[in-house]
Amino acid sequence: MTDTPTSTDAPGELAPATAEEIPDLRVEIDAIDAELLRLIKRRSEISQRIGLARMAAGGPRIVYNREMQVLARFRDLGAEGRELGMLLLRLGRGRLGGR
Ligand SMILES: O=C(O)C(=O)C[C@]1(C(=O)O)C=C[C@@H](O)C=C1
Repeated sequence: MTDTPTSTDAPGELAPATAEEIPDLRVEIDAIDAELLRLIKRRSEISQRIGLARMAAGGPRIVYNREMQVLARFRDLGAEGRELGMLLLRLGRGRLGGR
């Protein structure tokens, strides 16, 4: 237990970082970004493999219900969460997406 506000608190309740904390916090951000990048690449790879299998079987490029489930997971983050979910889905389509 700690009195230090955490990421689970409402944004307005976050305590500003002290100048001494900032270098360590930036190290933590860098580690989080590296892990996110790894996970996003892995997610895209998996999604593309599923898409390739579905298309090889003559199925559709997009599974609407499944995409709605994915987007619902990001609802907590509001409008930006939806954008993030959409970007993940687009990355997963890769070349299948016809971009
Ligand atoms: O779950 C699937 O069937 C997928 O193809 C993966 C995925 C995704 O990236 O989450 C990608 C495309 C589909 O429209 C739905 C979901």
